[in-house]
Formats: sequence, structure tokens, C-alpha cells
Amino acid sequence: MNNPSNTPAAPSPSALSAAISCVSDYDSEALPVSHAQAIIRRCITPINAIEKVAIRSALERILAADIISPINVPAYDNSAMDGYAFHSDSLRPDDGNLSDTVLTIIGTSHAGRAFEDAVAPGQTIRIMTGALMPEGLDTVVPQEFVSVSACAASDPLQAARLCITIPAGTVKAGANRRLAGEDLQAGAAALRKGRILRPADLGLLASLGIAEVPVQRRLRVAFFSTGDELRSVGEVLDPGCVYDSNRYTLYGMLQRLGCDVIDMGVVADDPAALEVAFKSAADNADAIITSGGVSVGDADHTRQMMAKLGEVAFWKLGMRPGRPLAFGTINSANKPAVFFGLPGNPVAVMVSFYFFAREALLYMMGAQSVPLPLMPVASACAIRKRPGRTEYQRGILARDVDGEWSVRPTGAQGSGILRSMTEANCMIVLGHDKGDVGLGDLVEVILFEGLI
Ligand SMILES: Nc1nc2c(c(=O)[nH]1)N[C@H]1C(S)=C(S)[C@@H](COP(=O)(O)OP(=O)(O)OC[C@H]3O[C@@H](n4cnc5c(N)ncnc54)[C@H](O)[C@@H]3O)O[C@H]1N2
Ligand code: MOO
Repeated sequence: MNNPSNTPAAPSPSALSAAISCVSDYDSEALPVSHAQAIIRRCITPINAIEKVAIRSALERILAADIISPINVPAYDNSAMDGYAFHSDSLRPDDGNLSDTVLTIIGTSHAGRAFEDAVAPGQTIRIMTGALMPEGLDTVVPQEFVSVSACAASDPLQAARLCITIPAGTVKAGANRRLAGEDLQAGAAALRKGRILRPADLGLLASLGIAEVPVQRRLRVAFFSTGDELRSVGEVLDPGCVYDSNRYTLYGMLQRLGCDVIDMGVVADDPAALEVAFKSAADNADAIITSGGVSVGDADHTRQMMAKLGEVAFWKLGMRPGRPLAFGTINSANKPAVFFGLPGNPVAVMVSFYFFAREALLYMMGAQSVPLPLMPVASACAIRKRPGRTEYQRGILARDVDGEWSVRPTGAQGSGILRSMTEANCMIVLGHDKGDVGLGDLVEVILFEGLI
């Protein structure tokens, strides 16, 4: 079922205006990062539109409701090992006399093909990993711990059978058995609303027999680059021009976040053209992201457009790179769209996206907040840092000659040097109040790559 309702993704204009007008005590020269992040949180609300998708299509989507397990997992008591199952009462007490236990094998339980007869004390069955434990049995001994031989001939019926000998002390009562419901009980929450579904979650859903799940509809994000000097890939690079790279990094970051992207290309440094672009973006998207035009140059029109077409919540932060980041809203006929005006410098785009837009967009998508883990690591060199702003340096985390992990900046940290992002494997986050870093001092890093 595909049922994306047209519920507004953003709050009503009045709610947003109220949130934005709460922005007081704002030092326009050095609004701390944490303060700016809090302002953004106050100004946004999650979208409220759900669609149902098959579990394979749910990868990386955001779960829109708790998933309650319809069954026990495992569904029945089963063996964790290939071996022999029996009742623990059959074990000879481990009384220090090293008394072995001898049990008669009376059948086999395969995974998917259970042994259905009763198993009496003194008897055992061969059992495979995952096979159902017959009623009354509670213990499995792995096959490599037992010896198998013909049973003692005192009883003619027994002599025709095979027996196992379990050496004393090999196995404890209840060992190697997986109990019904021990992973998950029927009626318990298997996955919580707001989770970004990962491969393990798809497997878990399948293990519960669930074929479809409700997910949040994708967030629609429109983006464009501004600047008369920008040329798109495939165009001739005239003197004084640069290729537009920001739309590609933005495309990649938005795709990774699972957004529906609306690429609006390059818009000239012309107020009329910008106004048309902003209005069209606000009509079609939940959020708008632009790059460039937020500084103080003669052709930097973005903030004026925000003030004309919406509201500016803040502009300029105590951070580097990304200082001229602008945040606010752009109005449209139906709803205001959340707006991030990212600075034009290519690294500033990525840093301000990862540390501001990313969390906001995830929140709008209805995702549970999962803070990025900051890990303390020794710095492999001295780093100059001025207190009063947060710095995001591109770092390489590696083992040193002694096998210890340490981090060093990639080299020149100019916010136009995009190569610093491609060479780095982590971001070194130097907090607002931090000063110079000495060799061996601990700094906090956020890794770029994760396992899943
Ligand atoms: N007098 C001041 N000048 C500047 C300040 C300031 O506070 N006072 N801030 C500097 C900082 S910090 C930044 S960051 C930039 C941001 O300026 P804009 O957002 O107006 O960006 P532009 O001027 O349009 O471009 C800056 C730089 O980045 C290149 N660029 C822009 N868009 C792209 C793109 N899509 N792909 C690749 N490269 C792009 C552009 O050519 C410029 O080189 O302002 C400083 N100035
Ligand atoms: O703060 Mo700007 O973003 O470095 O170049």
C-alpha cells in the first residue's frame, strides 16, 4: 500500500514564527554551535505521513510504528548444538568420584523433522542444531564430548542399541538448550517507532513472519547552488569560474539520509531568479538547502531572500568552517519549508550539513535521535585552536608505530579544500571553549565510516 498523505511536514507558519521569535540572546558574531542546534530543534516538527512497504524496500527507511512480535522467538525449545538431548535427571551426580553417565540412544531429532516419541530417564536422542527438543528434555551434550559404543549386553534389548558415555563434569543441567521466547516473547516490542531500519532489522522482521512494515514517507528536500561563477559538469570552464561540486556532495549526503531529492541546479546571483527558485522549492519540498551567497559580498542575496520570503532564525555561528550558516523558513501557499543556507565553500557545506542539517532532517523524518559518538583520541601533533568557536578539522585516525590509535589533521584546513574531506576518515571536533591542543592531548573525533 502506498499512502503518502499530504500532511504538512513542517509546522504551521504561526508555530514556526513563534519558535523563531523565541530566538533571543543571540550573539550574531558567535552563536555557539550547541545553542544553534537547540534553536533548530525548536523550529522543526516531524512529518506525519506513513506508507507501507515490503521489508526489502524498508532498508534505511524510518519505522513509523512499534513492531510487536506476533510469535515467540525462538518459537519452540531447541538445541544450540549438534549432539545428544536428554533430561538432566539422567546425569550421574558429579560427586567427585568422576562417575560417567551412560545413556541409550533411541532416535534422532532433525531441524524441521522432530522426534515425536517419549524419551525416558536413562535415554537420549541424537539432536541437530535448531531441532525441536522433545517434551521433557532440557539438556544437550555436544557430540564431540561423548563416546558412542554398543550398549552393555546385560539386557538383550539394550545390546542391539548404541549408547553414549558422557564423562563426568562435561555438561551442566540445562546446557545448550535455547528456550522458546528467550530472544523475544510474543507481544513484546521487537522494534521501536523511529528506528532507521538496518540489515539486522530486516532479518528480525522476517524471523517474525512480517512481510510489510509502516515507514515514514521520504522527506522531500530541494537543493540548489547559487553563484554566477558556477559551471555544471559538462560545461566549459570559463576564466574565473569553478565547477559546481556542492550539488554533488549535497546529493550524496541527502541520498544517504534517505531523502527524496529535488536538484534545482545552479541559480544565478540575481534576486529575481533566486526568488523564483525559493518559491518553487518551498512549494515542492519539506526542506530547502542552498549553498553560497550567505556571506557579506555584494552578490550574497540569500539572507535578504529569507527575510523577504520567510524568516531568518539565525545567521553566523561560532564555528569553523561554516560560520555564515543561515537557518530559517521560506513560506509557500501551503506551509513554510525549513531552510538551510549553507556557505559556499565546499568543506563548509559538508560540515554544516553533517552538524546541523543532518540531525534536523532526521528529526523531520521521524527518526529517533541517535547522537553521533564522540570518541577521545590522542592527537598526533599540536593543533592551533582559538577558544570561542567550534572547529571541525578533517582528521586521519590511524595506529602509530606502538599500535596506539592517534589522530592528526589531514593538512591545510581551508574550507575550500574538498580534498581534505576525501582524505580524512574522521572529523576532529574541537569544542567552543577549547584552546590550543598539544601533542598527545586528547581530542574528540567522529568517525566517517561505520560497520552498518
Ligand atoms: N568580508 C567577509 N568575507 C567573507 C566572510 C566574512 O565573514 N567576511 N566569510 C567567509 C566565509 S567563512 C565563508 S564560508 C564564505 C561564504 O560565502 P558565501 O556563502 O557567500 O559563498 P560564496 O561567496 O558564494 O562562495 C565561497 C567560495 O565557495 C565557492 N563555491 C560556492 N559555491 C560553490 C559550489 N557550488 N561548488 C564549488 N565551489 C563553490 C566559491 O567559488 C567561493 O570560492 O565567505 C567568506 N567571505
Ligand atoms: O567559515 Mo567559512 O565556512 O570557513 O570558509
